[in-house]
Amino acid sequence: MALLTRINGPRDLDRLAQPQLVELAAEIRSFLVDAVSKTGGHLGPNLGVVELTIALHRVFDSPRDRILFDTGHQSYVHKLLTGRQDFSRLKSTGGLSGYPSRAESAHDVIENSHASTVLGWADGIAKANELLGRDDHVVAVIGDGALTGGMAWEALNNIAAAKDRPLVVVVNDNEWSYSPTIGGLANHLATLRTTDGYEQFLARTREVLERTPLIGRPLYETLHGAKKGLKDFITPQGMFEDLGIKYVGPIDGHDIEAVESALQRARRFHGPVLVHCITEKGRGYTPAERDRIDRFHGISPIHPDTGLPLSAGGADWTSVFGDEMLELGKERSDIVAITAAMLHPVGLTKFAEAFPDRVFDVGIAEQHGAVSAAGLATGGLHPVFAVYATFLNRAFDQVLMDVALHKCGVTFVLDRAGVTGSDGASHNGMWDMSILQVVPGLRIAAPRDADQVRAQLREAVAVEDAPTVVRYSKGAVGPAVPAVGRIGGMDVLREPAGGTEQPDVLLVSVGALAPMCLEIAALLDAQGITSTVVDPRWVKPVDDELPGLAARHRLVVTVEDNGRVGGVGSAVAQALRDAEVDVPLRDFGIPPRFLEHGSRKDVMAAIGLTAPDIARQVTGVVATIDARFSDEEAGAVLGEPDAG
Ligand SMILES: Cc1ncc(C[n+]2csc(CCOP(=O)(O)OP(=O)(O)O)c2C)c(N)n1
Ligand SMILES: CC(=O)[C@@H](O)[C@H](O)COP(=O)(O)O
Ligand SMILES: [Mg+2]
Repeated sequence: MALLTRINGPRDLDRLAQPQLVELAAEIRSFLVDAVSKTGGHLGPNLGVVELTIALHRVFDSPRDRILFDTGHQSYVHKLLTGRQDFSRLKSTGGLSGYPSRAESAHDVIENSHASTVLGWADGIAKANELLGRDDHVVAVIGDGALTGGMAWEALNNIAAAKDRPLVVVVNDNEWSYSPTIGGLANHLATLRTTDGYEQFLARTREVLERTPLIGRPLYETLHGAKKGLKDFITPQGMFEDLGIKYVGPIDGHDIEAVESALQRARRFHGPVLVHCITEKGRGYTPAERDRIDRFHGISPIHPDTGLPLSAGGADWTSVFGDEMLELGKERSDIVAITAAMLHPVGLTKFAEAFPDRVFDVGIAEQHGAVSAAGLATGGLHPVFAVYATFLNRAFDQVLMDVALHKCGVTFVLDRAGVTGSDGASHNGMWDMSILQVVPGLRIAAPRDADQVRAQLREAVAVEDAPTVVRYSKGAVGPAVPAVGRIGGMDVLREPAGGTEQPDVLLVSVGALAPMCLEIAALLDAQGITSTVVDPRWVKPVDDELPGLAARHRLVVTVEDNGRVGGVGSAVAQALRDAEVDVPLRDFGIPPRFLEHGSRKDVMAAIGLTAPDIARQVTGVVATIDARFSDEEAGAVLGEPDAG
């Protein structure tokens, strides 16, 4: 790592000659494989942007010039070149974030890991530069996958409108999202790729001619005229040029000199320009290059020599869903699946293999996915849209105004619900059970174990006149939690010790936190506090029997892996008020703040969503109720205070 360790900031790159830059790229690749194989992370995407990122930081002067990354999962090389080379605790508590982080560096701008936003950011910053008279550059790096997101095109529409506002868009085209990138755009990019090498030839020629005295310039002008004609002739009339955005490319994104040359041209261009770089996801690491699933998009720790995972993944929530979807697909030909560029991560692999015509990958386009689902339902099918909980946020209006308003039988399966942790604030699935509370007619299921995933998925797809939601956590599925009784639609998971007539606490356990809630009940028992534990299964609407059950307890406690604000706890409190049940309620959930990255366990502990923390707080509340109760009792003995 002779060269990499000498890079403490981007300007240290200026003193390296091209051969040294190639050597540096090799050092960075071996650093990434060595480091990320230990910690896990986005190895494939970052191996694909090594030369591109080096060139970006040589041509532009970050942080004065803003270099922005879409989604941000491909910013490891950027971090290495901007003074952050300790990857030992990448994505872990106290270690480097797996995405840009303003707290880490002035070179970082966008922390949001939701795709397709970078061009909007660039549009805004470029407008600010123009209005404030700054001649700083704005460079937005966007992947071919992120370019399938509608927001990217909303931004391009605005960017193209300002012919004289400098803005550089770099398309990192590796033909892959999580899966191969889909759609008309992918086809267009592929068409543009066919002029591979043409642009580089011209760029090199121009560089030589511009340095050639006397005949160079006129010859360049002639060639330039020919180039335009030649390019229009051999390349399709690119839609970017039609939009009014100058197109430069396709460029070999692994040829530092070629990328630098293209970026220098873009830097000098006084208006919006798009540099189309062809890269290879997983470049330089054979196991990633050979991976036909997702080119090592996001990996758990692996053996660096073989690329094989260090730990064999057990049964996880995703595979339970995927297996049941396959069975449902066999039983019902009307069931179809939708994914937003994440076929494998959301567990639809088997369904897609069995029913290739009944799976629709819409690209990173959750909003379109939801509206298309309304269309599919209206057309007589039952779509199951499998998506990470956090990514459904951006399709809220479509769920509300297209799916729910029209009473469409669409099932949304939300994977990675609750605290996910290591992917930082924007990846936690902590908003779905709050924002979806306000959708009329929509029903939400929060299965507590594998059996309930299967059962509740079946219940959900049986609903044909309203949207249904099934949401579950990331990773290994918890232990089976059997019911010991049933009240209304709610499963009783634990009766109060001693069969007390009026137990102290009604503990409402939501989804995957059932094992934690049973632990809380045991801890309360040790304090002499009796409790009933129920799993409502369907948390929206609140079960009709819940207020009556609450009335038979002294305190209601709800525990959910969702934001506290507007979550299940709030809904239960409202149901008690509506039923005029005057029993105190304490709701436990994720606090309304953006959570620092770290393991799920660390983050849950940091926000107090653990059995000991909750048991301790509940014990305190019960003690307060007891104290108030004994005061009232005392009041009864001492008689009412004199009216006067
Ligand atoms: C709104 C949204 N949906 C889904 C994802 C999940 N996701 C993370 S990276 C990725 C693929 C991005 O592909 P591309 O932009 O081509 O970048 P590459 O990984 O190829 O460098 C997806 C779908 C996301 N981050 N944001
Ligand atoms: C960047 C992105 O959105 C995902 O790649 C993220 O890493 C979460 O994915 P997993 O939860 O599947 O690891
Ligand atoms: Mg890509």
